[in-house]
Amino acid sequence: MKVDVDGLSVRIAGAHLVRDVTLRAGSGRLVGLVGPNGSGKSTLLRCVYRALRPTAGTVRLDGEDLHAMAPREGARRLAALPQEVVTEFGFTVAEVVAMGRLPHQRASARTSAADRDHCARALDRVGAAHLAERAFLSLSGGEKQRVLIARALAQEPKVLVLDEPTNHLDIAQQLEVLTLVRDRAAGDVPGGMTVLTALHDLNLAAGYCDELYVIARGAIVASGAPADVLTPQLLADVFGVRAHRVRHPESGSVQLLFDRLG
Ligand SMILES: Nc1ncnc2c1ncn2[C@@H]1O[C@H](COP(=O)(O)OP(=O)(O)OP(=O)(O)O)[C@@H](O)[C@H]1O
Repeated sequence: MKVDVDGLSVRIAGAHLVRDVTLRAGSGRLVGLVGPNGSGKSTLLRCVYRALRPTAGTVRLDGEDLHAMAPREGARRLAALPQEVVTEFGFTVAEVVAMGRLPHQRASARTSAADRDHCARALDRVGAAHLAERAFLSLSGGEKQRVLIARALAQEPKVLVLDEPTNHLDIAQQLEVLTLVRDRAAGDVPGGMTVLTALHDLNLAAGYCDELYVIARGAIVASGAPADVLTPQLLADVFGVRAHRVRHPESGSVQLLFDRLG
């Protein structure tokens, strides 16, 4: 499913947090959003997963205006992992993941065996099957993050929006989660899944994303293949660091070594 963001702007209390953003994520692509702290990544993503209504502009999924869709209809197509989730008080892990099935159930329906199967597989995919009966709030930060990814996968979305999915994860889990997301985008589920993700780690962004959008002070300042976008000049201008580019000896992807500027 294709995601088209056009002319999207957000103004809150006179501050222009997102400025006229246009962004395309083709079907089955893994698209990264990178930018310094406070540059507008979360605000932009919140508009895409409908936690925030933009002041101007549209978000379309295969041409259909997402903000005009009924909530349940939107939730069947798009799942999100926000940066902060605080509402799962008092639920077990299995119950939190089962929430991902709600958009697929009729209002009066109970969780079916097929739903439970989806949830079990999603938990298994993130290596968290053993946590199913634990209280969500008793989990470590990394365990919580994996469970919330499982909930998003259980939703069987065509579009997945992730805000810093590697937060709280150790390095092995970071690679695991991004590999899982990339495999899904590449189509190990029927029709594939389009992924839009904010990432702070530029080396993960370079290694995993098909395309990158760079945001600074609310506006997109560069986009394209990671190797074309992550130039020393851009990294100095936008992130204020001196960057040396090297090639990963196995994958050939661009990787960066950083120093302070000046
Ligand atoms: N509701 C709000 N009212 C006023 N300012 C806001 C509001 N929400 C966000 N901002 C401001 O908008 C700017 C962009 O915030 P946003 O969270 O989108 O940045 P970000 O790129 O995701 O940052 P980080 O990398 O630190 O998570 C920040 O300066 C933030 O303080």
